[in-house]
Amino acid sequence: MLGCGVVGTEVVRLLTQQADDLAARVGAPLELVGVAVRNVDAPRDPVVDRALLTADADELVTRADIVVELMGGEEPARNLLLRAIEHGASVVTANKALLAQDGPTLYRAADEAGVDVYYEAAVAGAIPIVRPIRESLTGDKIRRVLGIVNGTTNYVLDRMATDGLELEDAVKEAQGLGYAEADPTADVEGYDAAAKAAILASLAFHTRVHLDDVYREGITSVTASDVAWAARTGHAVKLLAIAEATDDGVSVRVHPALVPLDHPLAGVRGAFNAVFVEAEAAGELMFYGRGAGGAPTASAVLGDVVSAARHRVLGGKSPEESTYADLPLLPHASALTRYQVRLVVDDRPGVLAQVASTFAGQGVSIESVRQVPDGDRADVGTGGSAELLLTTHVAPEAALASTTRAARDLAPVREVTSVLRVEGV
Ligand SMILES: NC(=O)C1=CN([C@@H]2O[C@H](COP(=O)(O)OP(=O)(O)OC[C@H]3O[C@@H](n4cnc5c(N)ncnc54)[C@H](O)[C@@H]3O)[C@@H](O)[C@H]2O)C=CC1
Ligand SMILES: N[C@@H](CC=O)C(=O)O
Ligand code: NA
Repeated sequence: MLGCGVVGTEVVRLLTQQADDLAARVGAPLELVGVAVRNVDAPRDPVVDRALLTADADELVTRADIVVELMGGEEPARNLLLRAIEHGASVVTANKALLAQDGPTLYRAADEAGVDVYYEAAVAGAIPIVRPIRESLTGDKIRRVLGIVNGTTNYVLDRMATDGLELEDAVKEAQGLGYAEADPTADVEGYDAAAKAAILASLAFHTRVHLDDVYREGITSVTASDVAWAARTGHAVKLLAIAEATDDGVSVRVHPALVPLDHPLAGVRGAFNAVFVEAEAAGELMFYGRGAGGAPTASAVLGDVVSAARHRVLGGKSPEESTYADLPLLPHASALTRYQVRLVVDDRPGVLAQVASTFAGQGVSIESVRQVPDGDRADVGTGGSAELLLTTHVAPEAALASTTRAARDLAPVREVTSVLRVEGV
């Protein structure tokens, strides 16, 4: 095993506690031959036998049948996994950052060496989603994947909505609970969700999707007022990972969005994750569970270890990377979505018509407009201003973005308070 932090410690615990059951399931005992750590003398959970610790990861990967990487980060994880594969080991990793950057190098090396690469823990922690897409749904055609795949940001948004917490305070709590990445910016800015979206899209659409192909916005621009407003208009704010295949190609994006409260994703609370899959024959499927935390993630890691170990005993191999469809990747500007826009405007005749004609001028159709008499801003409703809440019909991102810019430039528009996409309608 490489790395022994939040997840690694729980993997060791489960390997030890469930040794007999695991041996029965594999058909041979699983023996932990070593754990590579940065500092063998650092104080750690007594579950890890001191004699197994080594600082020499390069050497350790040459003497195992299965190498489990739980260090995170691109290097040295990448080189250690390649070295393990070269020495004939199967590999199990939870490292979505590495897979979204350079997964294909690992997959190719593993195919050449005839060994397994498993990574169930890399997407949505404990939730079985990689195996279902890679194996169970491989006879179907997936059209869309819509997911809450980052536990930290879901926890943060939930704490903001239910307890009025500030973003920074909620992030600290998520770190303390073992949900956040080593650098929580990866969670908050959407990089972690984007990596998972790239992995899901690659699997779902049999097309190679790199982290750089994913449009990404994090949750730092979401305000307490956005969250409160969402609730008033019957929505929850969620950081969504969306991967869609249309006739033109594949669109993959991560951004905060308003989700109607009657959509199953709106009810996903705390650090829980959920992935909603729409497939041609199967219809709608939802995978729900703990997407972060030591023990839940260790459950997914152990499932992969058992699969790889069974192959050692009985023969067989994990599925190879499937990229035969090679669909074009669409620019974000062409993605279709709806916006909910809040504006503070001069409260006088003709202003609403002016705003509406700006939207019409950009080809964006307005679904509803509400004037908000009880806005939460002390200045609104006084001094001749009013707050408007506009919801658009579906339009391409490019048109929605240019409409919002044009509205901002209108003389009677004092402020565009918030622009949020609406998904899951
Ligand atoms: N914590 C979570 O909820 C989840 C984590 N993951 C992934 O699992 C992996 C591990 O995550 P955590 O356990 O949370 O991180 P962590 O930061 O708690 O543990 C990583 C451990 O690896 C060690 N390490 C890092 N570089 C090393 C090196 N060069 N040599 C030896 N040891 C090294 C660190 O000292 C640390 O103890 C990451 O890839 C993460 O993205 C995936 C799903 C959920
Ligand atoms: N930091 C991640 C951990 C799991 O991948 C998250 O918050 O979901
Ligand atoms: Na998973």
